[in-house]
Amino acid sequence: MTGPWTEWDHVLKVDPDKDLVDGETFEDVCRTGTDAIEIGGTLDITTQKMQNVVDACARYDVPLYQEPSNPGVVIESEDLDGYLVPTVFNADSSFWVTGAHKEWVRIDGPLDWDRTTTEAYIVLNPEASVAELTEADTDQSAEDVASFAAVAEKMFGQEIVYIEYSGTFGDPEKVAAARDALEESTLFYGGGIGDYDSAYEMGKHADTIVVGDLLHDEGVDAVRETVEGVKDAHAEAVVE
Ligand SMILES: CC(C)=CCC/C(C)=C/CC/C(C)=C/CC/C(C)=C/COP(=O)(O)OP(=O)(O)O
Ligand SMILES: O=P(O)(O)OC[C@@H](O)CO
Ligand SMILES: [Mg+2]
Repeated sequence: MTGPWTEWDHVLKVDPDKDLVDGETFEDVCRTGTDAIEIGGTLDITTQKMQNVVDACARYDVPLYQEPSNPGVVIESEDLDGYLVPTVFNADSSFWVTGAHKEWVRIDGPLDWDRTTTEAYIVLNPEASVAELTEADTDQSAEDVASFAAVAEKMFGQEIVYIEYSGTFGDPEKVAAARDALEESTLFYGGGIGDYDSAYEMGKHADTIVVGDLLHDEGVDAVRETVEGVKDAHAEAVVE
């Protein structure tokens, strides 16, 4: 389990369907100090919108990953470092666990396997588009979340386990429970991170925090604060 994400403290998720704050550019976005940019969203994504973001970020040296929400939006580009493909462990239908993936391989396979990695999502905010789309069972205790995390790592060999609260700040106890259940996988946390303190708080439990809407709502200075928050949390954890 040696993907570059093992070194990431912070990922910035750019939604190709949403605008940047007035006056900000993708150069600014690439210079926030984030460790990687993931390009993806649940709703209204097209290949053209994806391509626009990849083109705008390609010349800067931050790693770029596509996070496709369905096989139809995948773009092939040398400018991408790879593909981080969700699989939703608590989805209602197996379509969101393996079915969409099977269709992708059937239509476009064989894939660029060396650059393709799955993210084992545990979706916990019932209000999020991703929860509605996948009809995720978000009623999960800390013990349930820990057990899903263990299944993802130990039974399914997932390199990335992703606690997803998209749109709202989650329960740190559940993130900590997932952390305790994992030995090798990288734990991503995403949802409602909006400032230094929230990044610091989840940074105490997660290996990597993912920041999304803040970029589109508040802009790059606010994102930079979240980079500082998680890096400080991780620096202190090493000392302890
Ligand atoms: C097989 C392929 C290529 C794709 C399928 C991938 C799967 C299982 C997708 C289902 C989950 C999903 C739609 C993930 C997309 C990433 C994500 C969670 C984005 C954030 O979504 P929201 O914040 O809920 O949506 P909006 O911000 O667009 O409202
Ligand atoms: O947009 P936010 O709430 O920051 O969530 C980030 C990410 O986990 C969404 O997939
Ligand atoms: Mg969102």
